Amino acid sequence: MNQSAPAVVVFGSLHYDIIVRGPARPRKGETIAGQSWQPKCGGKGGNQAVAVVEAGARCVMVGAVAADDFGRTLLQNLDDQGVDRRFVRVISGGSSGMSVAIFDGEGDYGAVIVSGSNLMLSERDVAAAQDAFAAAAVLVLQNEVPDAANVAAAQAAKRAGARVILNAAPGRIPSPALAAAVDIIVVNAIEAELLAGVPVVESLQGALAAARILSRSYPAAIVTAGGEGVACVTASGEEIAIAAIKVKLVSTHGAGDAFIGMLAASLAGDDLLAVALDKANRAAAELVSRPLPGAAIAG
Ligand SMILES: OC[C@H]1O[C@H](O)[C@H](O)[C@@H]1O
Repeated sequence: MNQSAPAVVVFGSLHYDIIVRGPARPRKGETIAGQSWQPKCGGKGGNQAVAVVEAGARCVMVGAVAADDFGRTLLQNLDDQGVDRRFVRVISGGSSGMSVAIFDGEGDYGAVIVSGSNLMLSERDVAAAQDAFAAAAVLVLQNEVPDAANVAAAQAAKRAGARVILNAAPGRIPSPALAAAVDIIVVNAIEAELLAGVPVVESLQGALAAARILSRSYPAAIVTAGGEGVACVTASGEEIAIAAIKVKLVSTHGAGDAFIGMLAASLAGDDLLAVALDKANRAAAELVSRPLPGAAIAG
């Protein structure tokens, strides 16, 4: 890979994921027997960084892990996947971020994250990664780190002339300073409801309606609608709706991250937004049709 090519910088979360598969997600007060569990390196930031590299672009990750076993595994994984992790800070004390996802029998899941060292990311990490921001074509942010850290990263990227993508996941309304620095906001239907302030139906039309509302506040708004597709509306009035590619669903875990990684890589390569969206839609379809990396441990 051309090391002098403009890079995608992913600023954000790294989690050690535990994936549990059961016949269904437990209801309140219910205990059910699962079929398997599986450890995996993740965090929306980590997944997006790997997806950028898989899409063929150069990626620099800026994040934080603790000096613990999870942290060491997360760093090793970034190395193995070809992500430049010189600017991932190792914090002595505390714990690395982690997440537990519980799958139902259909390939869908619900998850809880415990952020740990991700919450230590700050302006200081942005300053330390100045060289990465200066060479960035695209910056990718998520909501698994403090908003103030995202503001510092977004402003540094803007100064360097980079485009800023905010994946507002988990749902959190961006501060005015962050919103002002975002070029493209990407949300799913649940997050769109929070940001748009209206109910959002998970359909292509529902996504389009939500994207229209969000485009009043952002230069471009992308709303993903799970297995239905994706809609994008720009502040200048361009509207793009792409139906999802129908595939056999294996696992939705990280589908949004695969979408964003490809979107960022494509835009960094100077593709038009419509082209980048089409590629991202295909990357998400490919991701949901394959098993998660690593081995599952049967119960
Ligand atoms: O989008 C999936 C990711 O969300 C959570 O951050 C998990 O860590 C997981 O890897």
